[in-house]
Amino acid sequence: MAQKVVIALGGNAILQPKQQATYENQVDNVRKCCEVIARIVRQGYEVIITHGNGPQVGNILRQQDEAKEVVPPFPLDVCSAESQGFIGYMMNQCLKNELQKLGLSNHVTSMLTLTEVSKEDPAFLDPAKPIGVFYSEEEARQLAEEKGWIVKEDAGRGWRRVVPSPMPISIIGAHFIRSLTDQGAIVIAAGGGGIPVYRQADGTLIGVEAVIDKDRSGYQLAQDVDADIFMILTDVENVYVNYGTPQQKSLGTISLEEAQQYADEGQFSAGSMGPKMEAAIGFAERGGMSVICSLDQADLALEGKSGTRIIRENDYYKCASQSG
Ligand SMILES: Nc1ncnc2c1ncn2[C@@H]1O[C@H](COP(=O)(O)OP(=O)(O)O)[C@@H](O)[C@H]1O
Ligand SMILES: NC(=O)OP(=O)(O)O
Repeated sequence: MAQKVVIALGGNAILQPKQQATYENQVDNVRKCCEVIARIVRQGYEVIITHGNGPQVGNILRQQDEAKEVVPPFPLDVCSAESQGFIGYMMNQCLKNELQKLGLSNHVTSMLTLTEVSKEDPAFLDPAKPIGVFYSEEEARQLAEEKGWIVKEDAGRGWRRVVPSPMPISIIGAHFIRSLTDQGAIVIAAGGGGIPVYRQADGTLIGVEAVIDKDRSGYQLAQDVDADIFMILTDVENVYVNYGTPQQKSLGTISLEEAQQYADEGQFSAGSMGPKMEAAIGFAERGGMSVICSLDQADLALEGKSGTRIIRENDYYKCASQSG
């Protein structure tokens, strides 16, 4: 039976920090992502795709702010929906084209997805999710003063605006994603973590201003669709310990225990590698395999030739003994 893989793509893979945020640049990056994903489909995996939206939702919010004198601005959850729509469109089109080049005709569908969060989540009091472009510390502090933003340093790469990022409780409609996959479709879902909504006592859903971390929602999605592999594609080849220091060491296949030990030591930055490792460890704990690797090496990582793979101890020894 085909293995089911949930692939989570970083928003930075769609728009790299130093690139201009044109549509052309983003669609070109998405096309490159889809080339790799099409190769994974050709390997025989059932594929579900989710993606980030940090750079994109930040830019949409900024567009709203700059044009507020002429067009009333929309709230952040609506900006999140816009980013999910436009990234989902780019991916859908590019993936169909890349599959066709390989002679594959799987149906591709982008599902506008809502993700339930709790209104009481403490993350609303401590904004931590970086969005939009990078600034120098001076520019960021000035924007914070002028616009009332909260800004933070982002993993040594510069300063960014931060917004609340509550934990996902459930991906609404996940069972439909699963059944579409069972019918052979490739589903793009819960982009940007999904549009954050909370449920009122009477069951109605209300949008809330936040951006959900796509690694956390990707983990939730991977569980909900009963995936075998949860794969996080980003802009580094591996997860490292002592990252950015002369002692930096890349991690290949590691056991759950080793991964947890490094996380406990604080090796992975909040807002970047931290949530990825938290999600990867969570998925491996439930018996699946988690992979964190660079976008262009995703197909190699599935073969165990690249990236960081986290597996449960029993599976780890089985793997080690098989490889001699
Ligand atoms: N221990 C680590 N190992 C590897 N990368 C790390 C580590 N800690 C922080 N990072 C940073 O995490 C970044 C990836 O996270 P992020 O920018 O949130 O990615 P994405 O947008 O692809 O989800 C890398 O570019 C790297 O700078
Ligand atoms: N929503 C989200 O996690 O986006 P990034 O992957 O771009 O940070």
